[in-house]
Amino acid sequence: MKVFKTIDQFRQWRRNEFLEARSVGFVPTMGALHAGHTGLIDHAKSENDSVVVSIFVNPAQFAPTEDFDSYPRSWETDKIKLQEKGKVDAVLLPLIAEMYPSGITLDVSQQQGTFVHVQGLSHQLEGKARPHFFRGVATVVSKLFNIVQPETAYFGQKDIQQTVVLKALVRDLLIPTTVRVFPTLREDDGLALSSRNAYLSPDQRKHANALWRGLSAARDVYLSHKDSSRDEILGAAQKIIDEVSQLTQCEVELEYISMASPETLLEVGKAVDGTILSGAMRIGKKGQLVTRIIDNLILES
Ligand SMILES: Nc1ncnc2c1ncn2[C@@H]1O[C@H](COP(=O)(O)OP(=O)(O)OP(=O)(O)O)[C@@H](O)[C@H]1O
Ligand SMILES: CC(C)(CO)[C@@H](O)C(=O)[O-]
Ligand code: BAL
Repeated sequence: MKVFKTIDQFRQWRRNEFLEARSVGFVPTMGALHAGHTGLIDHAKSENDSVVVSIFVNPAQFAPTEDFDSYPRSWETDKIKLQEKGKVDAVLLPLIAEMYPSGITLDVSQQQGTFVHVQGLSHQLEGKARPHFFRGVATVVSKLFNIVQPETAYFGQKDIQQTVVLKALVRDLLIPTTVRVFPTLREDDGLALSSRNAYLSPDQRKHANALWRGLSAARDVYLSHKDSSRDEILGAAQKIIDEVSQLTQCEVELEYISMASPETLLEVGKAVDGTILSGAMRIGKKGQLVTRIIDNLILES
């Protein structure tokens, strides 16, 4: 497993892969690796000759009020996990200064240089809660795709809006990379694996699956009566999260719950197969560490 800290050295390796006609599958990450990430690596290895993983905590997708400084960084353990996995050919660990030659600040109004904005898909859902977020993701993924030039890139359904934004990005910018999306890996109680789960206290962890339980209850309403109203479907999710928030001292708060079109990510009045149910939940006392949990499912009968 080769580890590259400069773009130039990575590009020399990549050139050789082109010369030898070896296909490259790419798994972009922010590190603090878990089975969700290594599952994507398995898919990449089964579909390509070589696998590249990037680890880069991207400042442009964090607001000044968010957790850029405290985001878990664990390269030594990540390296061991990747080596033990034995399926990764190259790891890219780029420096912020190389990724953002014009410099980068978290304050969007002070930023200089070139940014990529996927209009129409970035303002709703997660984009409403994090208005800077998809601009930061689209920008860094464009840069990473320019560096890695993968045939195929692998993403998790857990960040479903990100996958819709990135599919539009490669289509609109004519980037010759296929975006592949794989299901969310979960803990036994349904909580989606996520690097930020490390922030949860043992008590918070006990209640952290409330969003998933809520989404699952909403799906059950749809499956039992296909013509259920939007209020009936989303009300079932809301009810579970309200119950949990009343029974715990941890402060659990639903941020949003959505029933949206998979193409436009805009809210719909009527659910059909393919409709996305998604939500975000905050857990933690105000003024202390508050963890956002996001999750989703796609309705299917
Ligand atoms: N539970 C999961 N199942 C499948 N894929 C996942 C899961 N969690 C993350 N991924 C995917 O791994 C890739 C890298 O994600 P990232 O490094 O941000 O990890 P994360 O666990 O989502 O972190 P965070 O806690 O910041 O949301 C993304 O494509 C993401 O969707
Ligand atoms: C795609 C990504 C690596 C871009 O920083 C990040 O948003 C993530 O880990 O999902
Ligand atoms: N997986 C999403 C990365 C983020 O929340 O910044």
